[in-house]
Amino acid sequence: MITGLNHLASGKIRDLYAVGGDLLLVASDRISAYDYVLESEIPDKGRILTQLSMWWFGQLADLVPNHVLTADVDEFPAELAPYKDELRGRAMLCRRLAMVPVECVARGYLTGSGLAEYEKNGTANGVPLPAGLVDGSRLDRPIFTPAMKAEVGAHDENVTFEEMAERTGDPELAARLKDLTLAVYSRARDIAEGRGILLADTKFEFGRLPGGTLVLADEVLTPDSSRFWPADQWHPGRAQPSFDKQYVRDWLTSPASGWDPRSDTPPPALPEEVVQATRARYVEAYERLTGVKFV
Ligand SMILES: N#Cc1c(N)ncnc1-c1cnn(CCN2CCOCC2)c1
Repeated sequence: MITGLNHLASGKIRDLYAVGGDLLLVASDRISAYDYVLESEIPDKGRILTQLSMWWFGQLADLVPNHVLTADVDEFPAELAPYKDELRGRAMLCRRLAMVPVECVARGYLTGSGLAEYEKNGTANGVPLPAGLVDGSRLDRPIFTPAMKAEVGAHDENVTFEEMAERTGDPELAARLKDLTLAVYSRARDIAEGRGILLADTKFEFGRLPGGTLVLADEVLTPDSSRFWPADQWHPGRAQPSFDKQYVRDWLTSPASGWDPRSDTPPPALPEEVVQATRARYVEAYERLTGVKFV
């Protein structure tokens, strides 16, 4: 948290501030695992994921406008000058939007909460799926599985498209969100797959400008808002290794940590080698996707 700025809200990893009539979205180096925010930070994680978001916004600009005014600290308002060094590379100055209260999730592969519903009902958010799918199955076509936003710390509520249309009270908006979410996900999935990363699923947030234009908000297509899987280790029928968090998960569930995920105790601090290996994975994801060296 940056004292001295007008703090509006915080998620597990990022903080939101009001700056004049705009917003400042700041990504920390925090990392979460097993629903805990770990006491260990990953150096540069906030900068890497912010720069990745900015790259994706550029890749998607022909499909959908976004909320970012600038991520260049030298273009930030003068009131932020005292925080330049702290903000450099990890902050986006954004237009303030009327946010749509829906987590717009696209899934290209079946896992997580989508798999759980499928194993019970053969559906995902009420949509029937083919029989015989397993954990990690690639879906013939990406599916839109919206969730109504929950309070910080609670899990979002998966809803059917029809429920979402009803609860937003705007069926046309619901249809537009579905189309945009699937188009953006499909573009990103194809780009990532060409670089050896499977984008299993992702969550978008949208908002509207005063004139009503629908705009892509928040961060996009980072390992925090998406499941990134290394393509060369994809084996449907088991849990897929996470591109970025597998070192953390493996250590936390190993005897070396002395921690039990089933306990109510928070995880211990990570060994330096796990911190550095995890940082390296974030750098690798950034460099493989963007083709740009992280500096
Ligand atoms: N982005 C954006 C945005 C915007 N451009 N205009 C108005 N509101 C928001 C907004 C408000 N909350 N959230 C959820 C993500 N936050 C991340 C940081 O932590 C808190 C939650 C997005």
